[in-house]
Amino acid sequence: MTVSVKNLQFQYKANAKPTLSIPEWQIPTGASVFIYGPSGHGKSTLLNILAGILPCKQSEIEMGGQRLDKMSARQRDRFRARHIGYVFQQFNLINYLNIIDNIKLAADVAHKKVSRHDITQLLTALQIPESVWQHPAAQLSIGQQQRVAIARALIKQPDFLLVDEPTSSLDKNNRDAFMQLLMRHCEDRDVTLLFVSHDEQLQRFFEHSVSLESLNQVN
Ligand SMILES: Nc1ncnc2c1ncn2[C@@H]1O[C@H](COP(=O)(O)OP(=O)(O)OP(=O)(O)O)[C@@H](O)[C@H]1O
Repeated sequence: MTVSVKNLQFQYKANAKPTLSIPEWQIPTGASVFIYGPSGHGKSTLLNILAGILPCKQSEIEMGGQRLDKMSARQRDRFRARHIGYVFQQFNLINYLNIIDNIKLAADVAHKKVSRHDITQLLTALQIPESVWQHPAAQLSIGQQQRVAIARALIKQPDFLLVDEPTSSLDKNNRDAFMQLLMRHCEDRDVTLLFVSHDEQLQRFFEHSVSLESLNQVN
């Protein structure tokens, strides 16, 4: 899915200083893009806009030929459910549901029919040990929860995957293995990937990388 943005302007409150101002920016279909920048500079805000969670009516945001800025909140929710995978910084797993049910729920919400085999195949590919599949999400290690959050976003076969800094709590070896896994999965399925982090070292995994400060005209 190609994503293109024109005159993106966003502020949390009227008359407040804008958080984001991006004149023009495009992500080609299947590209992997890394955006880095310090804490508080608007990375999560940008992802929330592109996911259609935060409305951004004064901008032109086109995704796969459809204008996100012209959609109602309900249309954006439906569009997100069908086309966008979002891995949140805090994972947003349902703590009391087990891993398989967490993933199944994500597929149900997106109206994607998936079998137990589809789920276990993905869990295996993401190296989530079978011994924890029936455990409630809250009982997993942070690294395992990160993988489950990715599995939950991928199960609905999104066209566009947004990932908010999920590797910050992994050690270097685990982080590198996780990144390779994620990149391979996206490449194999032609998923457009936008990944944000404050950790510039992750740049090397991506085809394109850009600092938010150079993209965003608000300083
Ligand atoms: N709901 C909100 N209402 C008002 N201001 C907000 C809200 N959410 C974020 N902000 C402000 O917008 C700015 C950008 O925040 P954002 O969370 O997008 O930054 P970030 O780059 O993702 O930071 P981090 O790396 O710490 O997650 C910050 O100044 C923040 O305080």
